[in-house]
Amino acid sequence: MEFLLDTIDLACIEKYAKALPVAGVTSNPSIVKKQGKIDFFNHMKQIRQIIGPSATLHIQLVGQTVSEMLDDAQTIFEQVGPETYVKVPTTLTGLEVIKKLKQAGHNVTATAIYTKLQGLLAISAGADYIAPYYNRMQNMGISAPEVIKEFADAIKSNDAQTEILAASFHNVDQITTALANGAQAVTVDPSLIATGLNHPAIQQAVNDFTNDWEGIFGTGQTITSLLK
Ligand SMILES: O=C[C@H](O)COP(=O)(O)O
Repeated sequence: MEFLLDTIDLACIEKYAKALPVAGVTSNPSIVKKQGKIDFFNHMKQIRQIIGPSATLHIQLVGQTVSEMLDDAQTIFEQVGPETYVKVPTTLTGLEVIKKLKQAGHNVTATAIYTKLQGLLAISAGADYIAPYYNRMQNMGISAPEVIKEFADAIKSNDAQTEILAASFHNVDQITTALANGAQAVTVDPSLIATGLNHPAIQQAVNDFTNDWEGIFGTGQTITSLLK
């Protein structure tokens, strides 16, 4: 099970990578837009510095044609690192790019997946990750849990190496449901993780334990301070 951060906010990545078992960072042009006109390659290299060499970094191609996309991929490999996962929209053009990138041995994440057909074609093309857009599918009346389950079954029955990296989450239940239905990885805006951990019952339980402890041993006393 992998948790990735769906943001390129450096301070935010630093904060959450310190606390959580962050398996990687994902971005797309809309996520980049939130940060304004950044020094793109330098920014991505800073993310790599923060998350370390073993986490995965997923950067989306923006070229429109096969040749533009392959050029984009090459530029990303040269500027950010050959281990980068290039995110390719799962269109007919994108599938041709995925096929070529996989033939050349590169890491690929097939993205913008709304339908079963897109995901199955990307699995068959050998994509390392496929990124179904959970909330966007739900908005269109497509059952994201059902689609994810079908992808998980197809991966298993075909002995494929692809992992499901579910994306586009707008509430906590969507994250856990994606994982329960067979997604191996989820990419999440950190604010949603904060929401999930900020449940009042959680803080209430912590406060109750503190009060009970301090009722016996005194305010501010810790287990370690019992030795002093
Ligand atoms: O990379 C894909 C994003 O997770 C899509 O999320 P969104 O539906 O909130 O734009």
